[in-house]
Amino acid sequence: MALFEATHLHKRFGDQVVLEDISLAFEEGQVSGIMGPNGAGKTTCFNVLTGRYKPDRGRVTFDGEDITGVAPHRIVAKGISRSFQIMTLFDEFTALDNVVMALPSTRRRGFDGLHALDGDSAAQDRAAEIMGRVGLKGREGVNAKSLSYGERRALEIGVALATEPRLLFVDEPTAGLGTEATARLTDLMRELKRYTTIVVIEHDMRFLFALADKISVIHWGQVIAQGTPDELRANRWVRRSNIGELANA
Ligand SMILES: Nc1ncnc2c1ncn2[C@@H]1O[C@H](COP(=O)(O)OP(=O)(O)OP(=O)(O)O)[C@@H](O)[C@H]1O
Repeated sequence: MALFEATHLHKRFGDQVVLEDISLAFEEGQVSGIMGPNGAGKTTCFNVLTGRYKPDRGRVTFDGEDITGVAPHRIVAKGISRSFQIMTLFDEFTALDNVVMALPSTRRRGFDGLHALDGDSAAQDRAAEIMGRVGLKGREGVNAKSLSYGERRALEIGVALATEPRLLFVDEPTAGLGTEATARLTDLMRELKRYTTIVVIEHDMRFLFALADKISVIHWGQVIAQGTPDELRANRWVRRSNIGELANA
C-alpha cells in the first residue's frame, strides 16, 4: 500500500470540471512528481490532496486512514506538510527563528513560546540542523527579508521540514529561480528525500525528470501518463508532445 493514495477524485467549479477521475499513489521514501501545462488542474489537485478543497467525489487516504475533506491544520497534525508557492515567511525574524517557530516543541508552547525562542537551546540546535539540511548553514542570523530569492525558497522548505512531516508537498519550487539556483535546489531535494517522502508539482520538466522516481502528467483534469522518467520518455504521447524533448534536453 502506498503511503498516500487518491482515488477517483472529481472536482468542479460551477460548470467547469477541473478534476475528472484522478487517481494517484505516492510511495514512502520516493519523490513523486505532478506535471502538466498551465490550467491543467495541478494546483486544484494539490488543494484537494492537502485538504484546502473538498472533492465532489473520490477518496484520499494517508497511511491507510481516510483524510478526505479533513481541514488543512488537522492534515498537518497527521504529518503532511506543504511548502507554498506563495511565500509564508516572517520577514522580520531571523532565518533560524523562522525554523524554530515551526518546530512542534515551539508550537506546543503556543504564542508565549515565541518570547522564549532564544532560551531554548534544544530548539535552536534542531533548527540549526535543519538549516544545514536545506543548505543555509551560516545564514542562521540573517533576517528572512534579507535572504536571496533562492535562499528564501530553501528556508520555506526548511520551515516545512521543521514540522517533521512524513510527507512533504512542494508547490512549484523552481518558480522564479535561475539555472544555478535550480541546480542547487535539485541537490537539496535529493538530500531531503533521505528524510521524508516528497510530492512536487512542477513546470520545469528537466528539474522533475532529474529528481522524481515517478511522475504523473495531468492534462484536462485527468492523468494522461504516469511512470518513471524513463517510462515517460518512452511513452508515445509524451514523445509526440514537447515534454519528452524538454526532459531529454
Ligand atoms: N477557486 C476556483 N474557482 C473557479 N475556478 C477555478 C478555481 N481554481 C481553479 N479554477 C480553474 O480550474 C482550472 C485549473 O486551474 P489550476 O490552477 O488547478 O491549474 P494548474 O494546472 O495549477 O495551472 P497553473 O500551472 O497555471 O497554476 C483553471 O481553468 C482555473 O481557472
